[in-house]
Order: sequence, then C-alpha cells, then structure tokens
Amino acid sequence: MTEPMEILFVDDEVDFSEGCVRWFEKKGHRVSQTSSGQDGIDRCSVHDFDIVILDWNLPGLCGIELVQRMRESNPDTEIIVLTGEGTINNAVESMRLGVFDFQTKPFPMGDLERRCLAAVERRKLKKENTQLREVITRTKKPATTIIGTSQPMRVLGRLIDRVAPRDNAVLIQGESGTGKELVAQAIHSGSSRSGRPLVTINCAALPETLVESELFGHEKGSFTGATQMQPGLFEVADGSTLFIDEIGELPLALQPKLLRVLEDGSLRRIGSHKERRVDVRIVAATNRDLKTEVAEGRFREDLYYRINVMPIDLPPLRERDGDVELLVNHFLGKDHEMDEEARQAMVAYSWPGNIRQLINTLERAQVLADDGVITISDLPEELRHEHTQTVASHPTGVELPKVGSLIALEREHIAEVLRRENGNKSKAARVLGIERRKLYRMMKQHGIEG
Ligand SMILES: Nc1ncnc2c1ncn2[C@@H]1O[C@H](COP(=O)(O)OP(=O)(O)OP(=O)(O)O)[C@@H](O)[C@H]1O
Repeated sequence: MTEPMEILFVDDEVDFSEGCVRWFEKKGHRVSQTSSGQDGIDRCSVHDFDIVILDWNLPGLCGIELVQRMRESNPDTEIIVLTGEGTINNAVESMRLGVFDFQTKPFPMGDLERRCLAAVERRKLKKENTQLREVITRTKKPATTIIGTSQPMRVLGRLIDRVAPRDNAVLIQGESGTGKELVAQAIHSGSSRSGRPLVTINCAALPETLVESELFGHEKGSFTGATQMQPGLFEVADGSTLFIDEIGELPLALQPKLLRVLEDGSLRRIGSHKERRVDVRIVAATNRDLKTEVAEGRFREDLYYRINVMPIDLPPLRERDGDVELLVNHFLGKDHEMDEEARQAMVAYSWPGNIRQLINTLERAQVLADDGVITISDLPEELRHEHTQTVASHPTGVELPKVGSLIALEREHIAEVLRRENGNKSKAARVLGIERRKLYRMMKQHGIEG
C-alpha cells in the first residue's frame, strides 16, 4: 500500500481526466480535476497539492506560461506534464522550468502512478533539505546528557521514558535553569521522531512582532522587511518535534493560531491564504505558573488544557540531594580541581539560578583559579557568604535546614548582580544566564528599581 498523494489534474479532455481521477481514487489517493489552466493556478494558490498533472496545450494559456505561474505560486508542488503532442523543444523547455517529468499520451496508469510516487519522493527530499538547512541556521544544539541521580531525578528519568514515545503535547514546568530544554531534547530523542532534528523557539528571546513570523512563516512582501518568503518553524519541524520555550510569553493574540495547529495541524503563513498541514509534536516549557496566567487572563484556558496533557515538573537544584557534587565533577573538566572548602560551599548554596548558575559559577571560577585549583576565594560573594553563615552557626557540621524564603534569595541575587554590573541590564542578564526580557520581568516582580 503506497502513501496517499494529493493530486490535481489540469486537462481540458474531461473524459480523460475523469478516468484518471477514478483510477487514482480507487488506489486511495485524493484527486481533483479542472479543465481550466487559470482555475488550476488559483487552486494551487490556496491548496498544497503534492503533484499537479498538466496538459501542455490548454486553451488560453500556453504550456510554458502555465508551468511558470504554477511554479511561482507553488514552488513545492511537483509538476508532471502529460500531453497529446510532445515536441522535444517543449520537453526541454519544461524540464528547464523544473517540471518533474514530461510524457506523451497515452501513458499507462500504473506507470503514471509510479512517476507520481517518484515525484513525491523528490518533494520529500527537497523539504528535508530545507528543514535541515533551516535547523542548522536557526536552532542551536543542546547537550544531551542529564546529570543527576537524586530521587526526584530518578523519578523524572522514568517519566521521560514513559512520555517520550507517546505523541501527545508535553508541558515542562520548572524554575529558570533547571534543564527544561535538556528534558525536551531527551523526550524528542526517545520518540519515533528522533531521526529528525528537534526544532526550538524561545518566545521570550524574540520581539513579539517576530514570534508569529518565526512560528508560522511569511510570504514575500507580507510586511515591511519581508523581502523573502520564509517558512515558519512549524513547517521546518514537520515530522519532528517543536520545542516552544517560555510559552508563557506567547502573545495572547497568537494563542488561537497555535491552538489551531495543535488541534488539526493546519496553519497559514503571514500574508498567505493557503492552508498548510503539518505533523508536529509540541513540547512546551515555562517557568511561569500557567494556571495563574490563565486565571489572570494572560493565557488562554483552552490552549493551557491542550498543551498540559502530559505535565512534567522539574525540581529546582536545591531539592536534588547529591546532584551538585555530580554536576561539579562533570563541569569542572580534567584541567581543574576544587578544594574541599569550595566544594562544601557549592553544596551548601541554594542555587536560585539552578544548573545554569552552577555552570556559570564554575566557568568564572576556572578563570580565576590559580594553578588550576578552585578555592573558596574564586567563588562569588553570595556563595562565600552563605558558606560562612552555615559554618558559623554549625561548627559541628550538622546538616542545616535552609532558612529564608527562596523568593527573597532570588531577589537578593538579582539585585547583587545588577549592583556589580553597575546597573547594566544586558551584562547582568548574561551573568544570570537569562534573557534580558526575563530580567526586566523579574525586576518588576521583585520590585527592583532599574
Ligand atoms: N541535569 C543536568 N545535567 C547537565 N546539564 C544540565 C542539567 N540541567 C541543565 N543543564 C544545563 O544547564 C543549562 C541550562 O539548562 P536549560 O537551558 O535546559 O534550562 P531551562 O530550564 O530551559 O532554562 P530557562 O527557563 O532559563 O530557559 C544548559 O547548559 C543545560 O545543558
């Protein structure tokens, strides 16, 4: 059984095309027909056919013009020319225009179906090529190993194994820097879609106006600056997984459009009337409480339920007993060591910025360390401070339950980084390992003056 194809016959010999339609429909393909070249062009501009089978000599439009206009309005659709009078010149000319095949009637139906299948194969390869090119230029490749053997991380590992092979949407929730992108990558790697690359978009990293065009694509000239047609990341991720990071930042006006793709896989590029179909699994992540966002009218309830089919909550690093040591060993590398006091400070610290903050801290310490040995003096002030407090109040080394609210800690940390960077938000955001927009939002939440 071959995969069903969507085919349009454009031929003014109505008996002939009706015969073709019946034959192809019996084989399970979706087929339509028209006897007018202009109607064929119009249909192609609103529908994404796999193949158009064209007569070369239609009244009103010459073959070359017809092919040119079809290619312009639909560069992805493959064209097969089937004509009563085939001349070498016409065949050469149509091939030059990118037509897949040029055949003369009568042509056996079985052979025509085989040519169609070959054309669809070429269409798939072209699409895969475009996808790969886009993925290489528009996404970065995250690391793949998730480090951690603590109880919550073992539970998480089992959950990922269960969720990955299913095709439902997944919502990953967790504080900033807890590894949401890494988990998304693991889910994708464990799915049947893993042969294709994971495609990523971060809604917080893009200006609101660009999010729509990045996700859904745009046609040439659809807005100022749209000098080239660009497929959206949904099209790039066709057959694969799209990771939508910071989905809580998705503008309210765009949310119905996302809901629609999730419901029936259909979308329209900006500036296009043509409906396209995609087969994309969504993995979304957020560090906002989406339920609150729904309650406060910033996130659509229907979209929330649609993406929250399989929720995964990532624990913050401070709740992963024993994992800090493992992460330190992993990210320290072969060229550096860390003395005992520094290790204790790393373990005792509450890591409001989670693993990302830990990695940044180690990178900084590696630069400062003398002779490759990291000591407490190479660690940032907030770690030294917390360490001193722990040691002072617990000279016997008894494990101390952490005091003070995490929110207060987060506030203090942001304020301190801003102070150190003399109020420069871009630099502070880089040090904190978060996007600038997110820093602004957190400053607002914590009431930190900018
Ligand atoms: N368990 C882990 N093992 C190894 N590396 C990790 C782990 N968790 C996170 N990381 C690393 O920490 C960094 C931050 O992780 P990631 O970007 O996945 O976090 P996030 O939760 O998506 O953050 P944000 O909400 O800010 O986007 C990345 O470099 C990631 O590779």
